[in-house]
Amino acid sequence: MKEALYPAFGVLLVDDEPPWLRSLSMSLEGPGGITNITQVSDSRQVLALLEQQDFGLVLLDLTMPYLSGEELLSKLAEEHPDLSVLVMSGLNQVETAVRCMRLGAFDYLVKTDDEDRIIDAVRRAIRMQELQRENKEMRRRFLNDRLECPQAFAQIVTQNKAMRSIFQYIEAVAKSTQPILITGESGVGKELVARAVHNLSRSDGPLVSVNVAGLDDSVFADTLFGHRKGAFTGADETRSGMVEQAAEGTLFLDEIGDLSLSCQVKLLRLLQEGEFYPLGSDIPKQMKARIVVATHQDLAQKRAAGSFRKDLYYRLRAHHVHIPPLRERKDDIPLLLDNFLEEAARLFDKKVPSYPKELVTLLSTYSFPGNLREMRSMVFDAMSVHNSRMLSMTPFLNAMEEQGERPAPSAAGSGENVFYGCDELPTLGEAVEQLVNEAMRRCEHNQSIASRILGISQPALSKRLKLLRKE
Ligand SMILES: Nc1ncnc2c1ncn2[C@@H]1O[C@H](COP(=O)(O)OP(=O)(O)OP(=O)(O)O)[C@@H](O)[C@H]1O
Repeated sequence: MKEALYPAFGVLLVDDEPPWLRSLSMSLEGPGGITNITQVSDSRQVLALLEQQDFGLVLLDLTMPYLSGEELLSKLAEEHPDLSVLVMSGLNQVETAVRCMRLGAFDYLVKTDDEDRIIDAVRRAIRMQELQRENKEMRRRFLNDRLECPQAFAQIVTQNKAMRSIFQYIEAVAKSTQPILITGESGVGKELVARAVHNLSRSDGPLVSVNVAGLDDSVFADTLFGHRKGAFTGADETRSGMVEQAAEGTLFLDEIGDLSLSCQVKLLRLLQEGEFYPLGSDIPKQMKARIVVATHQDLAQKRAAGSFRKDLYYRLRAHHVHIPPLRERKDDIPLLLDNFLEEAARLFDKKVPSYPKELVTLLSTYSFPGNLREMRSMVFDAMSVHNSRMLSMTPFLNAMEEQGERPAPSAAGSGENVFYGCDELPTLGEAVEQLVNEAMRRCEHNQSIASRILGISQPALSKRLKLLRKE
């Protein structure tokens, strides 16, 4: 399997003391998990190296022969303004630090034996550089308005503009090491989006999915982190957890909004420290997988209510994708209908049927509380009983009826005053006539759909239409 480098860009360590370079590099690679490192002890080589390779971060010593750190820093600011430079000096001098920051350094660090402090500072600088790159990439993609890897989204049928923007956003952030939070109502396609993120990510490791709803503390820890043989009664074999199984691929945690508070602490620790302990082991393992989480719940609301940790919430939503419900992307309905019909026809070994054009109108008037999953199963139900050339609308109407929903939520139904701005009210007869005509127009003169919109039976509508025609 190909080793994924972290970060995706190079980190250049510049210092004239080879022993310091070696020990810094070992700290960053070992406990820091930073793997894309190059060392250079002659500051004169730095500019040439930057031309040859993609570096995003330079850790720069100040006191060096030939070209001093400060001289190099001002050249870097001039010639490579997008590069992050973290100055590391043996001098604890405020004036020097201020000068370096003015010259454009991202941070100033006094050389210390405190490994954790250095690692934290380097990670912060990496994160900032990642964000800058993502931002730039996103701007470029939005301006281009094109997808670089449309095949990654092949399973997601859509022609909707908002969905296309989401794809562009995903392409821009998919290679980041930060978590991605996917939200949206049940059945909108969050799992498909998680798959697309995985398809686009940096490595070719597996996609491992775990539904974390209702897992108690110990099952959650065992599922994610695994255990050693003998860790608890019944642990007859050492078993790796999902984090390890995901290796350098993607760990997809579904229903994250249902995670208990104690499990949230465990997940937060995993994200913060990038390592975990299998049950019964005191040797930490490094997490290499990318984390993608999804929920149909409103996490911001849960956070406000105190049932979702604030720190975890902010960590998870480093990148956030919200998928709109189907009722907000009705332009997708015809395409989805054709797609689901083809899928169902293959399953039932039937010919793809034609359908009345009013079917699209009918589906567009429905709110689809179960989103694409509901639409898919409606189509599959209809296809399972279908046996003529033309698909019947009855199974669709029945399914909507079962949900207790009449199609076409009207302005009146939503509580809005339809007579607002109307100086003179119509008579009751005129209002009825206009309402019936409008319902018929919206349903392309299909009486069964129009009668549902109006909340009357089809024979009652037919009678009313006859009367109107006589008048
Ligand atoms: N754009 C789409 N094109 C084709 N099929 C889709 C699309 N979106 C969703 N589906 C189908 O709808 C069903 C539900 O999708 P998915 O499981 O990804 O939704 P979800 O948001 O993860 O749901 P839940 O919140 O219940 O876990 C699946 O059968 C999926 O294949």
